[in-house]
Amino acid sequence: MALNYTFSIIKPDAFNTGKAGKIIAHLESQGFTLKAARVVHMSKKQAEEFYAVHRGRPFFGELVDFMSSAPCMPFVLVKDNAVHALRDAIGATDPAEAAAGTVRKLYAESKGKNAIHASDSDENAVRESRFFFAEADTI
Ligand SMILES: Nc1ncnc2c1ncn2[C@@H]1O[C@H](COP(=O)(O)OP(=O)(O)OP(=O)(O)O)[C@@H](O)[C@H]1O
Repeated sequence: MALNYTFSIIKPDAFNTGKAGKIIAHLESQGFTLKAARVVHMSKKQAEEFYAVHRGRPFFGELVDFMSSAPCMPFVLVKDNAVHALRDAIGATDPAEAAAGTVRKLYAESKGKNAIHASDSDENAVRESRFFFAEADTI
């Protein structure tokens, strides 16, 4: 059975322009429930570790610099089939290609500064939640 929670981050571009509340409200209106949340200014080392899967890709340095440039907001959301539901709700990586009504279409600036991260599998949702939260915060 699919995991009933997933992990997300409101990225620095959206957090620092006051969009966190709007994004959370948007997701709550689609049936997601907030389970855990914090505000974190990641070090470069933490961002490299979090995004280790992308090491070696051409945008890795830019991504790590951006994610460690200012505070962001990691959070855990609950919903049936949560990982799939949130990937649908955030839209394509590039906001220019994101469907109408998705978080990235509404709030993202560019492919790099794209407002939100969402885990792409149940396995990664567990790993990424544990990166920022204790197990007890997610059950
Ligand atoms: N060409 C690019 N230029 C700049 N940044 C990029 C580029 N491609 C990807 N990124 C950044 O790296 C992140 C991870 O890339 P990935 O291809 O996994 O996209 P995603 O699965 O839509 O995003 P995320 O993993 O953050 O939810 C993207 O969200 C984006 O911020």
